[in-house]
Amino acid sequence: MSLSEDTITAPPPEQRRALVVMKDVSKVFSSGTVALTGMSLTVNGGEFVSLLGPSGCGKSTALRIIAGLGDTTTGTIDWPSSRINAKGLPEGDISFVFQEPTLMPWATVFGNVYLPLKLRGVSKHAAYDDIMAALTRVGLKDFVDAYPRELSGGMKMRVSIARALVTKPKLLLMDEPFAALDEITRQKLNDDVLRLWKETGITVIFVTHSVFESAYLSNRIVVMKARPGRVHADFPLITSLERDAFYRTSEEYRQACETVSKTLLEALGGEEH
Ligand SMILES: Nc1ncnc2c1ncn2[C@@H]1O[C@H](COP(=O)(O)OP(=O)(O)OP(=O)(O)O)[C@@H](O)[C@H]1O
Repeated sequence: MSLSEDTITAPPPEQRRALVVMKDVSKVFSSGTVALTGMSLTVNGGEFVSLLGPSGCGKSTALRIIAGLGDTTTGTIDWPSSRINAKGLPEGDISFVFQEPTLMPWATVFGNVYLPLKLRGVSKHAAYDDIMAALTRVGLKDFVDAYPRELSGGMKMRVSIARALVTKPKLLLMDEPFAALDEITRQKLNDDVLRLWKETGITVIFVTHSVFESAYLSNRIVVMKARPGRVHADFPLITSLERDAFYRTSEEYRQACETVSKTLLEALGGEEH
């Protein structure tokens, strides 16, 4: 790995504004579980951040708080680049992709991608171009009239990504989106997400259990520790190679995986598995 060269598109300065600022956040559920403690994280425009850590270390809880879907118990969360609504939450520039594609089985691909715009009161006619653009980005423009039951697992996930992109968010939150897919499909979708990230300049926070996936995708890795959930390490991952099939077999990728893996093992230190 080189710290000087970076062929992964470095975000231009105007994009590097803070999108999310978590300060000393803790989250204690009513059950008494301390899901997060003292978590501080600033994510800047254009970053691709992976949140990596053992089961139960609070990755999903952190992502929900970042999305404005969950309260903090103490500490603060702020979205300095967003328009904030009366509830104190960012208005419309954050999208979420979950592990399950959660498509409406009775609606076509078009209808599923239309949903977020429909909920905002946009007519089908006015939404048409944006829906087709989102479907084109994920390679599904020829499947607009298909129903979810006619699609493979990878295609369903692409629809879910198109649905997240159709509102043109600044920040895309992905919670283990490809964990249920086979390895080849997962690699293809990893490449799709990287391409999207490069083409659109969108900022991504990606939750994963996989060292290999995080080392392939991210330009910054946040490793979390469990019981209670907190940040163990936060470091840039800069490579001199384009992240593609060649990178997957390169010495540089092997080194990146080793670095991430070592850090994860440290985070697991003392835990029984
Ligand atoms: N709604 C809830 N009520 C009570 N406890 C919860 C709730 N949601 C999560 N927890 C607990 O908080 C801790 C952190 O959970 P979280 O799902 O954020 O971890 P995670 O790192 O995303 O786990 P995984 O990798 O298994 O998805 C866990 O102990 C979990 O059981």
